[in-house]
Amino acid sequence: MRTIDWVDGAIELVDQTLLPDKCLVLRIHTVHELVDAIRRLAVRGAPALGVAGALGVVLADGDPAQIAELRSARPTAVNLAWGVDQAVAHLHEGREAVLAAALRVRDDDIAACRAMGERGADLLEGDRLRIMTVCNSGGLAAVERGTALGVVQTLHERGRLAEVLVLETRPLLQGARLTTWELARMEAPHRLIADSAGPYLLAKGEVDAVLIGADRIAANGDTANKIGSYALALGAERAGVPFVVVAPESTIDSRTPTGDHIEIEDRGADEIVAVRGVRLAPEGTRALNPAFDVTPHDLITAIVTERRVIRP
Ligand SMILES: CSC[C@H]1O[C@H](OP(=O)(O)O)[C@H](O)[C@@H]1O
Repeated sequence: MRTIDWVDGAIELVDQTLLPDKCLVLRIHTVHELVDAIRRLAVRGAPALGVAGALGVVLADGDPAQIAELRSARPTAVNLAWGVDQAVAHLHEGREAVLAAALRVRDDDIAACRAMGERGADLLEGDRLRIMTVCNSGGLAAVERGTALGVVQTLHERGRLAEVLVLETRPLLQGARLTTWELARMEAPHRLIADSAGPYLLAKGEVDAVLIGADRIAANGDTANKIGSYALALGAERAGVPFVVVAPESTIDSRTPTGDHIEIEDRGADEIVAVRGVRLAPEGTRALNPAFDVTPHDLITAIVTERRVIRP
């Protein structure tokens, strides 16, 4: 199953807001529809956003305003802007050249995720590994297989996976809804945990490695990823557990010097005070909702890409 693709002249993507209850494929014909899908996380995850950005330029038909709106639909994952730029670079050659460039972004992502899975599995030592992860970094965050969860899938295929401990990942529950759905489909053993249980289980010696994706990696190795990643990095460091970031080269942003320079998306109070429209907090409760945090490079054991292992 591909999370996002170009089919018969339109973008097709799985509407992830409906998972795990319903697997519905949307056909996207305009930039407006695509921007809406990105902003409500129907399509999400840095590599998938890169492919969405590139394919979206085909729908824009060269309109600079639409391209600008697409490029800035979500600020933290560098891949969105990077994907748009990969396609925009061919605008002067005409629509077919733009589409060919966008399809290369798609195909390169498929190859990169498979390569990251192999490289990450080769890096980790041990035959019955207990892996902890936050958010969703599987095929739903890419075109196929994914990044950190792609390593988990390769470990499972090699018979080296004991279990995955999945943080539910408040507030949008990408772990509880998406990662569990993907792990069940690959028949990988897993248990769901509350976000705040992560550091405790690390301290208890229940985890052999933490694997996470990334939305933007600064030039010095500081890494932005889903909120909750930093807490896991602190817990992993104290517990002496490897903390490994898995991301394609396109997520490394050499123009952003450090994590302090990464824009962290603020997704507003509604996602915090309610879940799927059911209010949790008293009416009028104010909230803070940073969608990502930044893990300093000195808390990261290694960054695995499709081409290399980087030790910050
Ligand atoms: C494989 S990168 C996926 C990355 O994106 C997620 O954020 P969101 O669900 O808001 O797009 C999260 O940070 C994942 O690690």
